[in-house]
Order: sequence, then C-alpha cells, then structure tokens
Amino acid sequence: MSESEAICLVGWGAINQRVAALLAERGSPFDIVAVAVRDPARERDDLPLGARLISQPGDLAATGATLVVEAAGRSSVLPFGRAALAAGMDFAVSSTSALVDTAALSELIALAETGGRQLLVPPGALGGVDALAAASRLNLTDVEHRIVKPPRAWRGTAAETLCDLDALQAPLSFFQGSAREAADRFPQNANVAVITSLAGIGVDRTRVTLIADPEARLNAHEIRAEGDFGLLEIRLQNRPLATNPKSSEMTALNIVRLIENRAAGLVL
Ligand SMILES: NC(=O)C1=CN([C@@H]2O[C@H](COP(=O)(O)OP(=O)(O)OC[C@H]3O[C@@H](n4cnc5c(N)ncnc54)[C@H](OP(=O)(O)O)[C@@H]3O)[C@@H](O)[C@H]2O)C=CC1
Ligand SMILES: O=C([O-])CC(=O)C(=O)O
Repeated sequence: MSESEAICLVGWGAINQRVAALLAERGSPFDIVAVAVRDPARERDDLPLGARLISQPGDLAATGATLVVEAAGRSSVLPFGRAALAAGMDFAVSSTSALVDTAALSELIALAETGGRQLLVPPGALGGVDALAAASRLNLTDVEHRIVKPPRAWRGTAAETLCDLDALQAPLSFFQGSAREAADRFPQNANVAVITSLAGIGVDRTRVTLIADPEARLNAHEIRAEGDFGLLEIRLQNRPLATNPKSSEMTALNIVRLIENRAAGLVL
C-alpha cells in the first residue's frame, strides 16, 4: 500500500471502534487523526493513538483529514457530510437511512461534485451491492430485501410496538413496506434497505420485509432482484458486533475494505 491517509471517524460506537481495531490489528497505514463524538468532555481511554476528539462539524476542516467515515447516527449525516465535502474531504456514510431525504442526498451529491470529492456509500452489512448496481444499468423490474434478526436486535425499536418479542416461538414478519418506510421507522436496523435501493430501483419501489426469528443467532440479509440482466438471489448471515447486536461485523469489514482500497494497487 502507498502512503498513509488521514481519516476522521464520526461516532465512536460499535462500528467505528471495530474499524479502528481492525486497521490497527492489520497494520494498515492509515492515521486516524480525529474522532467526532457528542460529548468530548467524557473520558475515553480507548481512542486511536494521536487522535483528537472533536464534536462539531465545523471542527473537521482543521483536522487535516482527507476521508471522513460516519458511523454515528442518522442526524449526524447531513451536518458532518456538508462540512466534510465543503472542506474538500470524501465522506463515507453508514447511517444511510438519512439518505431517504431526497433534498439532503441531492445537496451532498452536489457538494461532492462541485468540490471534486466523493460521497461514498460502502455496502454496510451487505454483499452483492456491486452486482445489483451493475444490473440497474439495464431495466430492473423487482427488488426485495428481507432482514431477519434475533429478537434482541429489534429491542428498543418500533418492533416492540408491533409484536411481543419475548413471546416469539417462530419467525415473525412484523413489517412489510417500502425501503423508505423501513428506513424511517427502523433507522437502527434498515440502513441496508437504503443501500439496496440506491443500488437498484429506489426507496419507493424496493420492497422490505422485517423478521424477528427466535432461533436466529446471526443477522441475515436476503436480497432478490429481477430484471433484464437475469435473477440475483443473495443470502448473507452476519455475526453481530459484540457491543451492538443490531449492527453486523460485515459493516465494519466493508469500511475497512473501503479504507484499505484507497491506498491499494489492487482494488477488490
Ligand atoms: N450501513 C449499514 O449497513 C449499517 C449501518 N448502521 C448504522 O451505523 C450507525 C452506527 O452504528 P453503531 O456503531 O452500531 O452504533 P452505536 O450506537 O454503537 O454507536 C454510535 C455512536 O455514535 C455516537 N453518536 C451519535 N450521534 C452522534 C453525533 N451526532 N456526533 C458524534 N457521535 C454521535 C454515539 O455516541 P454517544 O451516544 O456517546 O454520543 C455512539 O457511540 C448507526 O446509525 C447504525 O444504525 C449499523 C449497521 C449497519
Ligand atoms: O448490521 C446490519 O445487519 C444491518 C443494520 O443494522 C442496518 O442496516 O441498520
């Protein structure tokens, strides 16, 4: 790999802590120069060596980062995305539910284009997004995304108002609707549906089913797409992250892949 790149992480939760740990373990030549958190006064003894804490989007410009990686939450995407792209940094989004807001998405894309930078959407907890995005160059007629997670991954979400998660004896489909509805109602679990939508036929035509399965131990994503290219069927079963059962290990791995690819001679 070539010379190191300066990175700012927005959010210091399950995903970004795992990203930092994986980069360090792998000896990847990247400098995490800053971490954006909501409360910089709170002590954190596990920060990457040399990283400074910031809290405001306006603090980004002085960090010297060239890539900003968001894994914080939906409300952080627009302010940090705006600030990063306006400061000439690329911006990678994890809380993709924020991108159902068409005006916000258009604004970020326009900022990226004006500044010659990129708004990056890594595959998150998914795989096969490349094939879906390629397939969308021809006509796609149908895209469905089913998300199957153990009940504990749905705790603290609107699923609790739709079913009794503790009483489940068999898999229960508690939501069916568009990717837009799924992302708006389940922003902690349905970011992936927006990624599928952006790669495929958009947030209003992508059909989403959410399932709580008492036998499941892993977070599963099943995508089925049909179109002029043929038929795509993908089923991924991801290990949840130790510190957040809603989020999958694959999300951190895909960010590590994005980061390492920026300096790699061979890009995969
Ligand atoms: N694209 C995808 O496929 C996936 C996306 N996600 C999404 O990625 C995001 C991160 O997930 P995960 O790491 O598991 O979540 P966590 O809850 O573990 O961590 C999020 C962290 O972000 C911090 N935070 C929240 N808002 C802000 C803000 N405005 N500025 C700075 N920090 C902030 C919180 O810190 P504190 O509360 O201390 O301020 C918290 O530590 C979530 O939105 C999640 O829904 C998750 C899985 C897959
Ligand atoms: O990690 C996952 O399996 C997906 C997820 O939480 C999301 O899309 O928000």
